[in-house]
Amino acid sequence: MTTAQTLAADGAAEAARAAAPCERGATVWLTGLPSAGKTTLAFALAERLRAEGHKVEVLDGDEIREFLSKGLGFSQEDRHTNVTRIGFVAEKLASNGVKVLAPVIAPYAASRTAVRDRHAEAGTEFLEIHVATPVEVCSERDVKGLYAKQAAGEIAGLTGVDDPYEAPENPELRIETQNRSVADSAAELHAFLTTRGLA
Ligand SMILES: Nc1ncnc2c1ncn2[C@@H]1O[C@H](COP(=O)(O)OS(=O)(=O)O)[C@@H](OP(=O)(O)O)[C@H]1O
Ligand SMILES: Nc1ncnc2c1ncn2[C@@H]1O[C@H](COP(=O)(O)OP(=O)(O)O)[C@@H](O)[C@H]1O
Repeated sequence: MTTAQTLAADGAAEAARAAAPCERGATVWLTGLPSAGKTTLAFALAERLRAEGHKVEVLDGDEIREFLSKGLGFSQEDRHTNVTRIGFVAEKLASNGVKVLAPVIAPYAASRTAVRDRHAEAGTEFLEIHVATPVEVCSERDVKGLYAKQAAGEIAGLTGVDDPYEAPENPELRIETQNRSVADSAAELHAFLTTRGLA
């Protein structure tokens, strides 16, 4: 970044911090295994934030793969492309005052870092939330039947089973969902945003 770009990003970040919670944009990225609870928590948080007057957009991995990332598969390269595309859109929205919730697996640390760096360069808030549900619990939930399909040999390359998941080392927040209600986990996430002046 040039000095002028760095100053602009610093200025944007400072102005954002001074704004009221409803006016402040941010990307809240929910990373975790399939069936961890990313989508459920994103929509629960979205509903509450909207009711409180925030502008909210959920960039759901499944939906994005039907449009923005149509044609991409689950190779390392395609997942990286998918995640960085979503990160690009998220930053644009967040820099215009939207709370962007991204329930997207994002299994590779380098992809998440690329998204974080893009936000930092623009002075846009980025929160990495690890929905840290253990694989044993996820495979029991198996919302879409993917764990069963993998076990039956019908699919391969399932994140956390026979494909990598690089768990975040320093996420802004790590959320447990096992033996807890959705309401409890969503309330923890909302409380965390409050501590950051975002809710
Ligand atoms: N092989 C494999 N591995 C992981 N996930 C798989 C796979 N095949 C299909 N799916 C389903 O794809 C959903 C969206 O994935 P994402 O775009 O979030 O994945 S990634 O970030 O690009 O890795 C993802 O949604 P969630 O279950 O909501 O996480 C999966 O249900
Ligand atoms: N505390 C919790 N937080 C989030 N989801 C939970 C929790 N407890 C149970 N669940 C259930 O786990 C499942 C998670 O599915 P989903 O949100 O689609 O996961 P993902 O988007 O990570 O693939 C849902 O059926 C949800 O009701």
